Amino acid sequence: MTITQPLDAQAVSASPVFVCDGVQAGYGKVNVVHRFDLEAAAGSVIAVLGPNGSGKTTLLTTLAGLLPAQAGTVTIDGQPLKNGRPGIAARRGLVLVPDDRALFTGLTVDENLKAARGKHATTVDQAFDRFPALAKRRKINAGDLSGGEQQMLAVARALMQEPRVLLIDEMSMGLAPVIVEELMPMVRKIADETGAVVVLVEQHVQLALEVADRAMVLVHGEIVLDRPADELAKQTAVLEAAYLGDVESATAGSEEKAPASE
Ligand SMILES: Nc1ncnc2c1ncn2[C@@H]1O[C@H](COP(=O)(O)OP(=O)(O)OP(=O)(O)O)[C@@H](O)[C@H]1O
Repeated sequence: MTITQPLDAQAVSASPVFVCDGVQAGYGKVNVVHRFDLEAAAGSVIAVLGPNGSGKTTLLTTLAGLLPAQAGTVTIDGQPLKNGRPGIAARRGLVLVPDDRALFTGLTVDENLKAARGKHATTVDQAFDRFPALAKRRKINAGDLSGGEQQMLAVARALMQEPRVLLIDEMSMGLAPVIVEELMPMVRKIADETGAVVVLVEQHVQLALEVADRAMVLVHGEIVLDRPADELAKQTAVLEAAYLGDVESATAGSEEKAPASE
């Protein structure tokens, strides 16, 4: 006997959690991101890569509602968000970890986590179960933590809000590569265990590709590459061409494989 899933159950499991449709972003009349489209399923990690100044932070800030979109819609679980309303976006489960981490540096680790909890069910002890290194530092002021610990706290604090969509802007900012290597698998784990969609802006390209499902490369406000991350990880020349703005070579060279040592 063949047991088939009911049609509506299939539709639910297949429907994307996070959809961006024709999003344009910028400042006043200046357009920075010309168009951003995304459909992301629960538990997926999307790496948004690209050279300095290509518009990555502008994009994340806009998706979080902190900067009103110039055009387009952002939808969570089928419901469009109100443009430029970060509080509503946060209540709908969209949480941004900004590149400056925005911690309360004069408050302890404990206090930072409690302040983020709001009415959510997640407890501070659950946060410490996930990040045991922070548990040992719970009475220390956030400002006195190491850079890696601060980043861990920024992510732990975001998770207190039980995100459906977690936007992480340059987790590696100011951190030694060895610390970034330790932190990056945490991103994969969060997506797998919580089912959140994670959109990760990152300069450590290869490390980001190791944990991402899909990678998008933003150059001068345009997505010039959009591929499975494991595929792009093997295409270093394509990636380099895209970063240099040579979109034609990037697209033409998509079959090239990276050296085995990569
Ligand atoms: N507040 C602002 N007002 C006007 N223009 C801005 C503002 N912030 C950023 N820009 C401009 O928007 C463009 C994209 O900047 P953005 O910070 O989004 O790029 P990025 O890809 O995140 O760069 P990086 O990797 O260096 O952080 C740049 O030309 C920048 O000068």
